[in-house]
Amino acid sequence: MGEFELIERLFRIPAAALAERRPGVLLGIGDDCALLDAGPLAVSTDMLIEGRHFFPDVDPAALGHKSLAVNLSDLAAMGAEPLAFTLALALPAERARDLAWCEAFAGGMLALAAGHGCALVGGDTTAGPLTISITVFGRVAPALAPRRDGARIGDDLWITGTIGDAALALEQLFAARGQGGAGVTKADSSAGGTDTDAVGASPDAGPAAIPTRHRLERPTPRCALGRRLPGLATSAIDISDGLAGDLGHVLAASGVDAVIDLDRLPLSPVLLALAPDARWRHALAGGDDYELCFTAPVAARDAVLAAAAVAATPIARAGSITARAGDRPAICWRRGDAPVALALRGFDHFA
Ligand SMILES: Nc1ncnc2c1ncn2[C@@H]1O[C@H](COP(=O)(O)OP(=O)(O)O)[C@@H](O)[C@H]1O
Ligand SMILES: Cc1ncc(C[n+]2csc(CCOP(=O)(O)OP(=O)(O)O)c2C)c(N)n1
Ligand SMILES: [Mg+2]
Repeated sequence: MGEFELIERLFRIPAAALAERRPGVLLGIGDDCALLDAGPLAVSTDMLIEGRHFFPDVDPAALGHKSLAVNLSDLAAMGAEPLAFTLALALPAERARDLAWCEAFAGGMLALAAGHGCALVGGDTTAGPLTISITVFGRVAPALAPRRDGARIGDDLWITGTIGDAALALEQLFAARGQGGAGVTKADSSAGGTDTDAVGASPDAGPAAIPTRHRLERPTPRCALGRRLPGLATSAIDISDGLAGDLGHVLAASGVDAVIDLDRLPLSPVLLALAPDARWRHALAGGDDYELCFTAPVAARDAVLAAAAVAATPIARAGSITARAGDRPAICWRRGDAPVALALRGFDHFA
């Protein structure tokens, strides 16, 4: 199949129905540009590279899903409702010849797109090392969008879903493949950090036995709650690099610090069964969570809980915003009233 037949079969035909009925999309795939008519837009790009963001043998439908999910997660963190996206795809020639792989990839992506009313309206396809770059467009009232610089002293700090599951799965996948996960879950923990995992799959049980694998490969973008955050949250960010790093961006932009009670972090039973060092390392410095971390005034507590209930999104109140103590943003980790010394860094591609 040639380039144009591939685009037609994988993307234009399956995406046409949604693009045609999506208000705000005037023209989708097929011309030099798509045409949108949608007022103020939230725009974000995220790219996934083989070997860096996913294993070469990952399930193609899951890969299609995740590529869009990580982008929808940014819209959710900005309080935006998904509208449309473009897809820039570099595909090795042998993958392009594997029609079953291509159709599963496109199918996984377009199924998530349909579920969120986010129309594929254009892109670019070239031969090259497997690379997926997506730009999403969403609608939001700019004055109410929860930005990174809006956290205020005294605000509650909320986290959706559970964190750390994806990092645990990644470590176990590396182990099952006989590869070290060095550099994957970056931690410089004064509490340790060299421990092995107490539960979950043993390295020889194989990848199929990894209990939190779906959390790594098929993250749930928190769009249902995200679009309810304008007017409610004072700041928000999605957790892609680990809570310690991503919350740090909010604290830096807002000029504040935070205190977090480790025992109030939303953790799955698999994480809770780990030894504390491994638990905190995965939950706080692992990444790939694609959960939301947002702040809101104490007076909005009931409204936040109501919004989460309507959105059917689990949330936990794990801490609060405090005044900036030093010259750099700091997170004070506690268990109840006892401070816990953790030195954790978020994921950094070049560190
Ligand atoms: N190559 C680039 N050119 C311009 N802006 C960029 C580039 N890479 C990242 N950014 C911007 O830097 C900010 C932080 O990026 P990033 O950490 O990737 O955010 P996120 O975790 O939300 O994807 C964002 O505003 C993003 O748009
Ligand atoms: C094969 C493989 N190795 C490592 C990881 C871990 N990993 C790669 S990128 C990343 C952080 C998120 O990606 P990034 O490109 O920083 O996204 P952004 O913060 O821009 O949304 C993590 C945790 C992975 N998911 N798969
Ligand atoms: Mg990014």
